[in-house]
Amino acid sequence: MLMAVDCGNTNTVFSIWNGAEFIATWRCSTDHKRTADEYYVWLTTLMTLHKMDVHISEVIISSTVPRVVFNLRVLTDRYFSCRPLVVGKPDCALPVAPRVDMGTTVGSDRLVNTVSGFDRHGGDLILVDFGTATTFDVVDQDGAYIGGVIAPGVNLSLAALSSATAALPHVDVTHPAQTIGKNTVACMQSGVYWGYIGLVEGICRQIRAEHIRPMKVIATGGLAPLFQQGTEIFDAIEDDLTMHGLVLINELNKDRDTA
Ligand SMILES: Nc1ncnc2c1ncn2[C@@H]1O[C@H](COP(=O)(O)OP(=O)(O)O)[C@@H](O)[C@H]1O
Ligand SMILES: CC(C)(COP(=O)(O)O)[C@@H](O)C(=O)NCCC(=O)O
Ligand SMILES: [K+]
Repeated sequence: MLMAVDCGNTNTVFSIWNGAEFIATWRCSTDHKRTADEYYVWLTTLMTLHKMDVHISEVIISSTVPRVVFNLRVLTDRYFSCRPLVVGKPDCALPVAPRVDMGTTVGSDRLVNTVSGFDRHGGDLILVDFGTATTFDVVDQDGAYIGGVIAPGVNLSLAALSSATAALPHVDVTHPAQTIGKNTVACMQSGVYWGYIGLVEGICRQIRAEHIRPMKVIATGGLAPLFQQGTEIFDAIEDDLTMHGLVLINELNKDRDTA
C-alpha cells in the first residue's frame, strides 16, 4: 500500500491507498520536532482504532516545510523499510518541467496540484489553494506549471489583524450575511471574507487577461467551500487535489523504475 504525505505549513495529511483505491486519511499539525517514533505510534493507533490491516510498502512526500522531511524519511526507513519519493528532489520525475525563472524553487504542493489539475481538467488552469498561504498556480496548455501568485492565507490575515491591534479580538472566518458589519467581530469577518472574494476574483481576472486561451478555475483547501458561497468564479472545488497528484506522481515514477 502507498502512504502519501502532504505536509503544509499548518497541517500534515497522511493518506493510504491500495493501488487507486482510497483507504484512509489522517491529519496532524505540522511540527518539525515530531519524531519518526511519534508519527508511527500515532499512525498505528489510528489504524488499530479503525480496525485496519495496513501494510505500507511505498511512501511519497510533498512538503512545504523542508525540516519536516528528515523525520518523515526516518519513519519510512525504520518502520516501512523503503525509501520515500520526495517531490521536488532530482530523483522524483514530474510529467512536465515547470517553466519559471532559473534557480526558482517552486513549492512542492504547487507542483503536485499542477499534475493533478492537468490530469482531471487538461491545460489552461488556475488552481487556487486556500492553505496557510493562498496560492494561485497557473497551468499551461501542455500541463506545465508556469508561475502564479502567493497571497497571505485567510487565517494568517485574521491572526495578523488581531495581533497587531489592541482592540481587535481573534475571530474565525465565516460567510457574513451582510457586508456592513454592526459590531467589531462582524466588521472583521466582513473585511476578510469579502476582501478574499475580491482578491480571488481580481487575481483570476488579471491572470486570464495575461493568458491567451480561456482558463478554468479550480479551488482546493479546507476553506474553499466557504468561499464558493460568495462567488461564481470556481468551475470546481476538489478537496483531494493534492492527494490525487501524489498518487499520480508515485505511479509515474514506478513506471519509470520498471521501464
Ligand atoms: N474546513 C476548515 N474550516 C476552517 N478552517 C480550516 C478548514 N480546513 C483548514 N482550515 C484552516 O485553514 C488554514 C490552512 O489549512 P491547511 O489547508 O491545512 O493549510 P496547509 O496546507 O498550509 O497546512 C489553517 O489555518 C486551518 O486551520
Ligand atoms: C507558497 C507556500 C508557502 C504555500 O504553502 P502552504 O500554504 O501550502 O503551506 C509554498 O508553496 C512554498 O513555500 N512555496 C515556495 C515558493 C514558490 O512556490 O514559489
Ligand atoms: K497546501
